Amino acid sequence: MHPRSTDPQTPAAWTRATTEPSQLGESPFWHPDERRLYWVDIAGRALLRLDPASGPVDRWAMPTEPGCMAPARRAGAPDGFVIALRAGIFRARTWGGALEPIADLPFDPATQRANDGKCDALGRFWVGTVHEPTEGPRQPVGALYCVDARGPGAATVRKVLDGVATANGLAWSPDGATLYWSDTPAHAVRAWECNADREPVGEPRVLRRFDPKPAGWKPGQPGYGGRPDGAAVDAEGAYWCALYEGGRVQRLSPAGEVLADIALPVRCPTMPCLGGDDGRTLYVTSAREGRPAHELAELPQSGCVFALRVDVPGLPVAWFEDGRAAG
Ligand SMILES: O=C1O[C@H](CS(=O)(=O)O)[C@@H](O)[C@H](O)[C@H]1O
Repeated sequence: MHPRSTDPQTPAAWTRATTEPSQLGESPFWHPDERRLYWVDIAGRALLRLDPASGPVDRWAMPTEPGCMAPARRAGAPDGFVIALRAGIFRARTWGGALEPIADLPFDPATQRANDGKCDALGRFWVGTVHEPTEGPRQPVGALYCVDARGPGAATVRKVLDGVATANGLAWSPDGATLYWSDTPAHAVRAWECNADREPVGEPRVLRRFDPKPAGWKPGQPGYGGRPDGAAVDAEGAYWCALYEGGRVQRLSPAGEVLADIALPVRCPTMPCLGGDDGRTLYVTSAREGRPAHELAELPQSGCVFALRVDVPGLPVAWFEDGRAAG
């Protein structure tokens, strides 16, 4: 299946990669050495992994909500994972092993948590946050933090961007010259030019703005295309974007044109990644948490992970480089 269609009604040949749904699946990545798909269940407070060749899903319960995770290396050798939990960054040397706190995130975990994030090609872990107010709508108090442990000393945390309610859609162009980042409720993905250190500089451009909900719209009614959630960039520099509550993913050119618009059998896809041995399997996580009962009855696979063969491979997963002196 090599989808190029921009017809959102095009039924794609998705296969369901998992039968057990997550409450809020996010942060998928393909581990090239283990040949496994990893992802998190934020609301389900767990990390999950799947060997597509054999089938069973392994689940590792977390003490608080995991927003995102990435594979880690030490001295160039695979060394477990880096994990952003509600308000802190942890290292795990093995699946199911001890969680070593390596840095706090500087906000009140009672009203904010780690959300979408991934590593850059230089080995740093970038983590965006989401506002979770005790009442009222989310406010633009979220930010994007860069966690750096490449040196021998303690890991450092630096706020790089801010002003979002739901940080999402983090990805870089293949050459690292562009950083993409979205604020889901703002219905827009923005793009920053980066310096040689892959740091965003100056004011962003809008990669794509998505239509907001029509006045009076209710879930399940036609007329709403969704809002930008997680994302991945492929080897041609195209930006795959999950459209939460839009029931689809779009493949956007670096100029923001729609190259593909592919419907899924769920309303709330959350994040794509490209994996498989040839990098040409598009995996998409999804959500069921907080969805209306009629939607879950109509779309019972909500929360599952889906797979689709595509013709442009993804970029290799970026690793967290841990240069700290061994504890
Ligand atoms: O990434 C996320 O996005 C979803 C979508 S939305 O912000 O509600 O529109 C959000 O529910 C979820 O909590 C967050 O992790």
